[in-house]
Amino acid sequence: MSRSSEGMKGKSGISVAVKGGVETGEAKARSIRLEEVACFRRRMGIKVKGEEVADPMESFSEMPSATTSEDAGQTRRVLLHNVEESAWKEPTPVQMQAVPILVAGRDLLAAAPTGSGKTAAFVMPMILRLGVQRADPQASGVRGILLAPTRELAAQIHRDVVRLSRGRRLRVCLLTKAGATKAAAATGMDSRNALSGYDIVVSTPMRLVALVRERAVCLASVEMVVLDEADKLFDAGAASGGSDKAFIGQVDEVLAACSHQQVQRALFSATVGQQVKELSESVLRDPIFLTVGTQNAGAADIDQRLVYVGREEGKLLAIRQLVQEGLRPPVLVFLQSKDRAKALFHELVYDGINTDVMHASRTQDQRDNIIQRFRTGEIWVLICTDLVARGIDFKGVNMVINYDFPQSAVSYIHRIGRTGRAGRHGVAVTLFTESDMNSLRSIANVIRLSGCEMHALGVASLHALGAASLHISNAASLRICDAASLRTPGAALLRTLGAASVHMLDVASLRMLDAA
Ligand SMILES: Nc1ncnc2c1ncn2[C@@H]1O[C@H](COP(=O)(O)OP(=O)(O)OP(=O)(O)O)[C@@H](O)[C@H]1O
Repeated sequence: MSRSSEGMKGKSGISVAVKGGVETGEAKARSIRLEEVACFRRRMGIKVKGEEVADPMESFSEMPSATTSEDAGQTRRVLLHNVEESAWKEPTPVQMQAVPILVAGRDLLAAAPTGSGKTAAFVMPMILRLGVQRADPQASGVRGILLAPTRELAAQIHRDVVRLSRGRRLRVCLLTKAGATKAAAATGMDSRNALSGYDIVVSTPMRLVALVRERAVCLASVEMVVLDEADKLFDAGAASGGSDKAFIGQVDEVLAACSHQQVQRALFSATVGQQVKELSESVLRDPIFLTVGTQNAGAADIDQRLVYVGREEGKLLAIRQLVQEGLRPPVLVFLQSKDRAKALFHELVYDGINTDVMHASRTQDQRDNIIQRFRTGEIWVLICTDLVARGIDFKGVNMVINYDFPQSAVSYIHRIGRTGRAGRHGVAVTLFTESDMNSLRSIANVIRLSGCEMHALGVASLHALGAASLHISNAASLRICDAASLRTPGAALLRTLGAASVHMLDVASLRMLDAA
């Protein structure tokens, strides 16, 4: 039995805890505080697992300092000023909980939906912790490392670090091929200390591991390492272009090179599977596990739609119909390979659509240029491969179209996560053909987990999204207006989706679906 159950009446008549016969009002206050914190976490969809987890901050004004020193206080004030400049009114749930945990120096595995502000959730504590003088003022070398799977994402994180640390003397480096050479030149150091002029380095694993292997950098002074898109970085199959090893091998080498006894590690992603959880046990020390919202679901602000297009030819038809109905740019269209992306690009250019195509074979300059033009609204429809499926924050993407069916639920979550970010509403349309039927169930599960109504639409019903459609819900009923029209593949489709209920609002659209 717990001590508090041995309570007695306090002066006010309220039961209070006793310890060795002495009334402990603090214990009561503590248990009230714990209950308030638990209640707040429930409200925000925050779940934590681990010992002695710091309380969440309910507002930016509760942001903790790394230490009580004047220096740390000044860093906090500068950061709060920069947050204010960003016009962020309150922290997002992942920021509320991750920031105090990381500022307290704890290792962390955090899973939170796409577009929920994870970048600032690790950038802010890194600034708070490293934006103060070193314990040993004589010491030098890199103090913080941020790893991301693509150069585009690393560049985006770098921009956020620079923006949020403005006004504090933190030297931040984006490690590019040219950047590595420049870093060495700028510091005037010999090649063994190419990055020692920097406090924080943002990089892909490949770029950094190349310097580690050449013994061009020493990472022994690193105090904090963050892996963004950690599941991708831990993926034994995924390698970055042209490298000889999967990400996981490169990450392993970087982590081994960060040999500081007290190095703090944090892993973030929108999709955290069992494999990452297991690996994190060996990488993190006494970690805290943080989850926001429903694990491995799509972000709540995305309206997710499945569109059955019959065969391959139906895809172009469907996208042209969407265009005719009036697409609201910016729109991202995902395809499985660069050849397919190029082919669609030529079709859409022919249709007079303001579009461009992004894939790994484009030069770095072209990639930068396309991203810039898409960000500024010059390109309305960006056709792309999974290269930009993860992490990239294009503001205000109204629609994501999965022209090719994603190869996994994880890929689906990240692709559609390019819309519906930071509380904005977005639409994700996924086209599928008969040959995608086998993979359909896993995506349907994500849609269900996301709490979305599931609409499976035939081509004809695109005219009136939602109205002339099949509406599938979890109810254990089957209502069919015209049983004769439920022929295969319509029936097979419903079975594949695991639909327990069918409301046929427009029989004609179902016929179309069967015929497509
Ligand atoms: N507290 C906040 N209030 C409002 N907007 C915010 C806040 N924090 C971050 N944002 C904005 O939210 C958007 C999404 O943030 P971010 O890119 O960090 O998402 P993410 O969780 O890393 O997504 P993904 O999983 O796709 O990488 C960005 O435009 C960012 O500027």
